[in-house]
Amino acid sequence: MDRIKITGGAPLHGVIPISGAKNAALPLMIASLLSEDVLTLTNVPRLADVALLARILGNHGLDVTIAGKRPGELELTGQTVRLDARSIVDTTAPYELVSRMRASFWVLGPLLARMGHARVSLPGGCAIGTRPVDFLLMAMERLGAKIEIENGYAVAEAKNGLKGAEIDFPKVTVGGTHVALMAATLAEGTTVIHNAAREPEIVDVADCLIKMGAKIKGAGTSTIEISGVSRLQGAHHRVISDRIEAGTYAMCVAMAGGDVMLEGAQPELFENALDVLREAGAEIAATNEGIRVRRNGHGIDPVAVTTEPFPGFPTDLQAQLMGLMTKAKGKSRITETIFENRFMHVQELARLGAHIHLDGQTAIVEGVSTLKGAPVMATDLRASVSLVIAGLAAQGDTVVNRVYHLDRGFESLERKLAACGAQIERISGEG
Ligand SMILES: CC(=O)N[C@H]1[C@@H](OP(=O)(O)OP(=O)(O)OC[C@H]2O[C@@H](n3ccc(=O)[nH]c3=O)[C@H](O)[C@@H]2O)O[C@H](CO)[C@@H](O)[C@@H]1O
Ligand SMILES: C=C(OP(=O)(O)O)C(=O)O
Repeated sequence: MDRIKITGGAPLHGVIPISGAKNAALPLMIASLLSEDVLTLTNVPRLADVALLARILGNHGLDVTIAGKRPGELELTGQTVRLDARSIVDTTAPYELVSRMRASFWVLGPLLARMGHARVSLPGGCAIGTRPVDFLLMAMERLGAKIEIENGYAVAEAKNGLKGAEIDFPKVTVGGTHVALMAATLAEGTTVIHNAAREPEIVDVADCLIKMGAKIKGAGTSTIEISGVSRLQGAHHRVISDRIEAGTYAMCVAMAGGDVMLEGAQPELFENALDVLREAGAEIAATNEGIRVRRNGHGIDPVAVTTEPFPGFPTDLQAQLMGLMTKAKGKSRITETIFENRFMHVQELARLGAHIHLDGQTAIVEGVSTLKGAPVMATDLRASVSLVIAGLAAQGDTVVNRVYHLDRGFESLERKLAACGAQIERISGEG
């Protein structure tokens, strides 16, 4: 099992290319199931989740080819993924695969819409929370599907096809919005999604579906209207830049100090997080190339932040912000409202000397002047990188174990940081 070793104290200077967004690439790949033609995606990040989803889609009969960047290349070229869904041979998504990646449950919507049936393993919970799928199932039932839970599988039928309907989500759900949006493109008549998620990744998927011939209005607002069409064609689409990866590296620079250009980062995708970083004392400037982040001399100021659906502060940057605030000049308050158990990093940050007290869903972080390196354990994707952020400013060596969590969502992390002067290396093998 790989580990990452960081020797803290080096400031960061240089350029970090920002990859395509994992959370857009995954639903875009799944959307290919809707088309009786070829969908070609560019700027797809080289990540474990992308490779696993390619396998899952291959299992349904898609011909998936991935070309482009070689491992270790840091240029902004991304990978090109060609998905040919002309023939779907299997509408079952098995437990062994779905349990390894939650987003693969989203194949339910496109399979039902195109094939009239689907049998998809329930994904189960994960480290950050129980993460039920009741809203996704409700949305498919609203579109006319009959769903039974059998032996851990959602078995869904829509013998006469899906029918447009009003879908009102009781709570904002990214996955629910993706699934409803994708399924409604091939449903007969009009679907209106109320209380839809407004995340940029929803807009990216809608943009691609429109290129494929779908009729969609309002993506990016909380009401999305879809007029169903009988078939979707192929398309070429470039995946948007990863706002969570960009926000993470911005926090690395805020923690370590220095001056870094986040090449290809799009500030309009995470204004709220950039404002929080400014409040914390980082200098942020949008340029034609991306976002320049600097912190020289000025210490880190504490902040009070609550996670919210877009356009609020993203839960996917909560752990990283907490890593940064461990060295702030005072007391920060970080409240998590999206997932009930997304504080697994607290105990690991404490191993580096952080002072964090939990009060229900709020973490009170008392900044300390010195963190000290230690062996720590990654518990989930974003928690793992919060430990890297803390390690960048800790005295001595921090070794992050269970790096496979990090590899789900951060392409070439150690290379990107090392190219800017961080003392960081991957240690391959057992241990
Ligand atoms: C691959 C991907 O894009 N993952 C993102 C997606 O996850 P995901 O789509 O799973 O997250 P949701 O937006 O659906 O979850 C939001 C909240 O709704 C609850 N809920 C959701 C569905 C449901 O059927 N029932 C229910 O109760 C969840 O438990 C959670 O409390 O959005 C999250 C919130 O921005 C991000 O942290 C994840 O990185
Ligand atoms: C929680 C995340 O991903 P997933 O929904 O795939 O678990 C994430 O990207 O931070």
